Amino acid sequence: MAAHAMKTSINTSSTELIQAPYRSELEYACHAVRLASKLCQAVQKQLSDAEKEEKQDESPVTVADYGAQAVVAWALSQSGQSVSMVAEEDSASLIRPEGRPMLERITALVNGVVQQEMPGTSLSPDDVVKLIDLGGSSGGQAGRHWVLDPIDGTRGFVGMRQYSVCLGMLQDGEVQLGVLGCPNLPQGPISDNDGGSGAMSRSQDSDIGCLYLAHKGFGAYYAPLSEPAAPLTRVFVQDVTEISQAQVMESYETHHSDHCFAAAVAKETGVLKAPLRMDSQVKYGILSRGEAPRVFMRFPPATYREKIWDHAAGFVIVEEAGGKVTDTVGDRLDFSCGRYLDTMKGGIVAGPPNVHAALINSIATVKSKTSTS
Ligand SMILES: Nc1ncnc2c1ncn2[C@@H]1O[C@H](COP(=O)(O)O)[C@@H](OP(=O)(O)O)[C@H]1O
Ligand SMILES: [Mg+2]
Ligand SMILES: [Mg+2]
Ligand SMILES: [Mg+2]
Repeated sequence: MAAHAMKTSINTSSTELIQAPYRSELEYACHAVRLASKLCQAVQKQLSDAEKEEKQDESPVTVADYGAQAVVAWALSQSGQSVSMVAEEDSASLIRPEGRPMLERITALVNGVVQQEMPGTSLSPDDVVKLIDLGGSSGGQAGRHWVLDPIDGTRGFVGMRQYSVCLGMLQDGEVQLGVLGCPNLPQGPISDNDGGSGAMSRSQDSDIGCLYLAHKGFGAYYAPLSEPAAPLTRVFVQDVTEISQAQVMESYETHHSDHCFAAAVAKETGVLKAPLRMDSQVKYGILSRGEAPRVFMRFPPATYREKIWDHAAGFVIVEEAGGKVTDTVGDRLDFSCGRYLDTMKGGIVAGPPNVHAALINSIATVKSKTSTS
């Protein structure tokens, strides 16, 4: 990449990333995610009702979702290369007259971040709209596409729980890079019944905030979110030797994933622990760091179309940490079909290979039991 000067975003010394072909792109991605996370943290501290609206699908979106998308687009554009991006948000509601106050607030937030990076820069509301709309790419099999969820788990963000800034890079249909900024995630172990919701009460602590990143073929790594110079730590999923000790992670929101079906699959597999419910791709980060034997399951409603930005970054991080991420029949997720994971069947299962296989078998068993009963 022909680079404009960029501050250090990750410390790749003593890691295999030194040799990695997309190392420069990974550095830009980590920098972009750190900047966007900073914006989100500032907004979460002062979130008011005027700063969120309902989208047509009734999911919430805040000034931070838009602001983080603009900041990531801006930071990636600093590489000097043209940016094709598949991202969740668009400017449709901001360019209407009633959207103007929100657009101005977003512009101020984005300038707050950008000016710290590049003193003297001032983006106009039109510039911000253009940056947000860089996310309108249709993705696909050919070429390079960045894949962004500026805030995954917006409900968690609004509810002062977990959320993550998620950026992936697709090259010719394969996710080559993934970066997850998890501003509310404790750096130390999560207890089995934490749910991550306790994080805000500890948000003054310096041990909150994690960055996970992966480069296909070169491993998955962790660093503290606010310490770009900290050495990266390689992470691995924890193999499950005793299935009864494993714990299922699933959505906090009941309508995002069928908790009853997940409970039946867990029971069939011999999992005894109660599930850990958390918002966002933070779950993929926790799985990759392997602090406890955990798995992730997601069973969305049959009519729901899963989007690539909800999984791309977490997918490559878990795979590079030694885990498997598939649909419910065991097929690897395919990010090359455009903005949606349209070939995915039934839902998503992620975990260490041995327990992943057991879960796929149990899903088939539970399905056949329910269809014959
Ligand atoms: N009815 C539904 N079923 C499944 N997923 C849904 C859903 N409605 C929204 N989602 C997705 O679930 C994501 C959050 O995942 P999780 O449940 O793991 O926190 C949301 O991301 P956003 O918060 O970025 O919109 C959204 O894309
Ligand atoms: Mg959303
Ligand atoms: Mg999302
Ligand atoms: Mg989102």
